[in-house]
Amino acid sequence: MTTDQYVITVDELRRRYAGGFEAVSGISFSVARGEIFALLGTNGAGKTSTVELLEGLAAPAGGTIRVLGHDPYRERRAVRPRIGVMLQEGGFPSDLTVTETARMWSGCTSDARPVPEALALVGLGHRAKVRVKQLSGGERRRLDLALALLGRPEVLFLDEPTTGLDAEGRRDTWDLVRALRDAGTTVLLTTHYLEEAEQLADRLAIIHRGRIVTTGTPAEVTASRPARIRFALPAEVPAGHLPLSLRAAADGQRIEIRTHDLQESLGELLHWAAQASVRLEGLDARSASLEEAFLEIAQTDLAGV
Ligand SMILES: Nc1ncnc2c1ncn2[C@@H]1O[C@H](COP(=O)(O)OP(=O)(O)OP(=O)(O)O)[C@@H](O)[C@H]1O
Repeated sequence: MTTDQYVITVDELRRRYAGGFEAVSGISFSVARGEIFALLGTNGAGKTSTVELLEGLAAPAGGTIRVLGHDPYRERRAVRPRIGVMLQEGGFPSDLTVTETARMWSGCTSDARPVPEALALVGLGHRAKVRVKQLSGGERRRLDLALALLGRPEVLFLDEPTTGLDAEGRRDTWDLVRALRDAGTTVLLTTHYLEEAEQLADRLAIIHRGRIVTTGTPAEVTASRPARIRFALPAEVPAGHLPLSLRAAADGQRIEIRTHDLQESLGELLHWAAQASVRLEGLDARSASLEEAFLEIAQTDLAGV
């Protein structure tokens, strides 16, 4: 892929706050046109600090950013009309109705979509005349998204877009984001929901303490992680009786096996259990998920490494 196909390029990006704390410490990644890219990370990892720089809200302490070929901070006027931003807290006057709020926003947007179209996109058409303060938390998130879509953005920044949405609302938002991507919109999102990143992202980066620790497609990120098998042994069978080739960790009778070849390890375990007439209570075997990858990183944090 040539550099022009990348809509966002970030190279050795740094952000420092007053007092000298460095929240972003040399992050690099690129997002291609029509791609959904997710930034994942523990609380305080530096996701919002990064996204704000991409949106041109602050100047980086180091490194470079190009959004649609421009520096989003210095060339804000060239970039701003072509991007849509959904912030974590929209903060709109709560006495206005949904339509009034969207009209107010539309007034600041060039070539805006008709307000009813934007509201229909996010499933808020039936709430058009309701005051913002009467909306549920999930409906407010949808309004934030409708406002981000008003300007038909080429690049859409979504900071935790489905926080507060119920399961159906979350799926509707995923469908909408996919449809926007399929129509050519480039999407950069941050999320706390690992399932959301797994379902939605074409590629993702996990940020930890201001640095990218893993990046790739969801399948690539999980491929290097071990699968796990969990079960409990009957009280009369000590963990030491398990085949030595299975790398098992025991907590009393509760066993966890980690393996890079789930089929072989599971086959060996079941063969041993059948031969020894042992019942494996609560047997659960699963491939590595993004959650596992993420928890491993979060645990490093707890261990203070
Ligand atoms: N204005 C600020 N001044 C000083 N430090 C800040 C400021 N804003 C954020 N930070 C610090 O920078 C770090 C990164 O914060 P940031 O909000 O970017 O993380 P995040 O990954 O978005 O977290 P979360 O998932 O909790 O939203 C945190 O340690 C935070 O306390």
